[in-house]
Amino acid sequence: MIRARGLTKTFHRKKEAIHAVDNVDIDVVEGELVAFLGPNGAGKSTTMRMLTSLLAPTSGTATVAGFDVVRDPDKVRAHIGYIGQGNGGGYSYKVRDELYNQGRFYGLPARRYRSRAAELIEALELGGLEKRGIQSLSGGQKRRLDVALGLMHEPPLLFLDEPTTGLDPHSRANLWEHIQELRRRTGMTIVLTTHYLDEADKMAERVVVIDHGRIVADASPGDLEREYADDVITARVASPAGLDATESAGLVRRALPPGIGAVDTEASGDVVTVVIATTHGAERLPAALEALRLADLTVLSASLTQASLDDVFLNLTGRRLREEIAS
Ligand SMILES: Nc1ncnc2c1ncn2[C@@H]1O[C@H](COP(=O)(O)OP(=O)(O)OP(=O)(O)O)[C@@H](O)[C@H]1O
Repeated sequence: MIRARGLTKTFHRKKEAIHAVDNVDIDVVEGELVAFLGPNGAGKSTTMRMLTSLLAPTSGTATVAGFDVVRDPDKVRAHIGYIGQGNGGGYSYKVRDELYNQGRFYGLPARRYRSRAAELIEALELGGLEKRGIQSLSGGQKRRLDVALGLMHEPPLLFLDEPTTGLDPHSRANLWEHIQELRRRTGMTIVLTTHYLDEADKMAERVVVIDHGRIVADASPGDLEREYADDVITARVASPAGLDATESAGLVRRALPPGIGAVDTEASGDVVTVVIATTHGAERLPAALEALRLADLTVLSASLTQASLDDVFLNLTGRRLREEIAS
């Protein structure tokens, strides 16, 4: 569905060159759901805009749905749906009219665009809103209409640029249910950008981590977490022998069975942390707690922090994605 090689975009603002996308290679096969994850300004939208033929690459090549984005932009556009960051609907139009307009725009005959609009109104739960002006819809309803507009011509490949940004958690979950359902029914390929870590983690089969215009990792969320992040067991303990932190950590380290995969054990005050180089921390938790007991420490409370894509991003870039987004 997508094959990009050396895709590069450099913007020039005043005398400054902005390397928005820098030598990116991407392959997406039919039926995949791929998320581009990265902080603001990482180059996600620019990559997507080149793949959708909206922006000419400075260098490099890309074929999308079998067509070259530079030589055959019309064919690319006929085979993709693109839902950009802003709401696409004309604000003064009514919901159904806007869907019809989109159908006309793609050259569908009247009978086809009417039935397609009816299908999408049902699939995206827009029933009852057909005659409403777009400006009166809620954020979640507008976003569902955007998805419907992007799907009017039944494209096999859908691009979604931050589909859920600005939506409340309920509307986000609702939109995702609809996208997943459409995907189950049609086998559509989906490429999306997001900076919601939980969304990429739960929804995407593949996460392409982008930073400073470059791909820094490309794998399933589980594989990324296994390779680039650790689970951490944290326990608050009481030590009857009144041992100091260094001694406690040493005793725990010696008591941990080798198979537990602990890469670091530290104690500070009454807290012991055991870093496990795996995403199987939950299964290793009982053995870790047993090691604390053997070290003559009484466990008062214990918790497990599982590896996340935020840890993956930290280990790959030295920065936390959450903080990048907040700033
Ligand atoms: N038309 C433009 N002219 C100049 N610079 C641009 C233009 N479009 C994007 N940029 C710059 O290119 C870089 C990448 O921007 P891009 O929008 O692709 O990032 P992003 O990862 O999609 O960010 P966000 O999550 O905020 O949408 C940024 O530094 C941005 O300021």
